Amino acid sequence: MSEPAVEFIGVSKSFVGRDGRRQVILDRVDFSIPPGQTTVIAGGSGQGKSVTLKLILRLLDADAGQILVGGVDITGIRGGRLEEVRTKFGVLFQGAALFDSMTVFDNVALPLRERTDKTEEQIRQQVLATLQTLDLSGHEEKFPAQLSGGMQKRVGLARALQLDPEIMLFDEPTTGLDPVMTREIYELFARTQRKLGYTAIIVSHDIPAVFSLADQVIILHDGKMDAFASPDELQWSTKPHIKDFVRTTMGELYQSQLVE
Ligand SMILES: Nc1ncnc2c1ncn2[C@@H]1O[C@H](COP(=O)(O)OP(=O)(O)OP(=O)(O)O)[C@@H](O)[C@H]1O
Repeated sequence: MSEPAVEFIGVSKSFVGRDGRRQVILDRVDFSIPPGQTTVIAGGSGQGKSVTLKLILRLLDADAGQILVGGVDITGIRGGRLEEVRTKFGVLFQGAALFDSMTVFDNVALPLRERTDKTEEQIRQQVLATLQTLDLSGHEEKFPAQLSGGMQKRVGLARALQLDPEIMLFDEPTTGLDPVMTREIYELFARTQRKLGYTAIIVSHDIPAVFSLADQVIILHDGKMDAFASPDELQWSTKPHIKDFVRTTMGELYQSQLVE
């Protein structure tokens, strides 16, 4: 079996609040994210989903445990070795974080101009190919303000893909979009993931839209994680918090399957 893209072994993380009390966010959590698939991390507000992504990127340090990225324990590494591991990642967080004064083309080309020795012609070809994959051909010369919210997210993904990441991290990538647009964006993200083959890790509240593309689901609750091989498997859990989760968030998913 191929090596997990990301693995948590006994990972704990807590914060000390303003009142001086320690708040445990993750309590000896273990999970494994298979490569080349889409894993969705879900759970209620404040359960540590974004903290988990930040630990994977080492924007936060774990208090205990090991975090392996492609088999490398990243918990103790610094400097050049950390930078090297970070090159494996692409990120798309809530706002697409585009530069308003730059065209779509220049926004997407930015990582290539800053981080590679590619010629302008090579950059042009690569950027145009990615824009085509993300249904953005013909919009190269527009500015972000001239685009819909969904198009802005797609430009954000196009830029995040330029350095050929092995692992894409998404944190609420459809914030601000209506349900129809959200579903469309996730379908496009799924097609892009299948085409390029990266590992996708998505934190989202947009259930069931995001579950329709998940190979695996991780639910965070009270510092613990439950991993499920598929969204369907969730239905059969006997844990009360999972049953509640399914009842309150997933009805539409199963209803739509029944209709199909
Ligand atoms: N740097 C920090 N310092 C102190 N507390 C933090 C820090 N980062 C996160 N927290 C706390 O950790 C908890 C989990 O935060 P996190 O952002 O991971 O939640 P989440 O599951 O992503 O929630 P939401 O769905 O609401 O975004 C929250 O109570 C938050 O206040």
